[in-house]
Amino acid sequence: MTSSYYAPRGGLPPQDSLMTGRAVFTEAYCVIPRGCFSDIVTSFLPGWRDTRVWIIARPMTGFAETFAHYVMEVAPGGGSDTPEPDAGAEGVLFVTEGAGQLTLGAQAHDLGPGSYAYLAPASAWQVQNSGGVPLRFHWIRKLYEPAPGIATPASFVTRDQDVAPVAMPGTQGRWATTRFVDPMDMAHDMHVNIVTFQPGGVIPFEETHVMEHGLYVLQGKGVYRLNRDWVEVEAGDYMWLRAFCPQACYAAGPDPFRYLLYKDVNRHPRLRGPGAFGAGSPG
Ligand SMILES: NC(=O)N[C@H](N)C(=O)O
Repeated sequence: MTSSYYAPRGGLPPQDSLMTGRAVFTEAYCVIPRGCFSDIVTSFLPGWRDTRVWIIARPMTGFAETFAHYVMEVAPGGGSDTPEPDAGAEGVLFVTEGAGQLTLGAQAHDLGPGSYAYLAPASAWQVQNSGGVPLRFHWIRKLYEPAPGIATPASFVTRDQDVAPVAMPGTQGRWATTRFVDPMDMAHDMHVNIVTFQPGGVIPFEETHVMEHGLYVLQGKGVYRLNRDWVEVEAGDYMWLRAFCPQACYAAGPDPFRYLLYKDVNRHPRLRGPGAFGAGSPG
């Protein structure tokens, strides 16, 4: 498979340009177009050397949001020996550009475009840029929710290129999902998949469900239904969808329309009120 993963490059918008028009923040969703990935909205992180980050999703309102999504840019020689500050957090890394090395326990893994790592809570991992150009990757973090009688999942490393997408029935392969974990594996409480639409592919109904989403467009173009609106999106754009935000889309060719999709799965919703998690505390 040819690698085509759009990665933001930063820079500053020219002073004579009006970078307006496509960024949207509503009660149900947010769109961060690729033009918003400028130098002036980056952060640095404790424990990371020569690294900057665009944080494009984060929990905001108590129980309501479950995850954070970072776009990481690690300069040559940069990286981290202490990347994850929270022992309860699990993570997924997805590499879009450059070369790196991930050390997971005692094992080293080479990283390149398409590399995917699931990092279990409390796992010992480090990552370094081992090449001469920036290493760019997505880092999705979530507090793992243990479930009684179910073991915590193990960390693993794979590649987009090595996992066969599964076609949605009845779509002639125009809508397929690359699943990096077995959907029936109850140990996992989040899925980070890649959804691929060939030209002509559609989600033909408004999916409206309890799962939250973060969608980063890796390749191509599409038109997305988000709540009451139709929004044009292309490679490098990000969409954040709250639980129950209605969603549908069609691919707008000529290339495949592909996105990295976060979704929380396989757990009870947290209940509020007396007796729930210590009299309604966020827990
Ligand atoms: N917007 C989406 O791609 N949603 C997926 N069908 C999903 O919820 O898995």
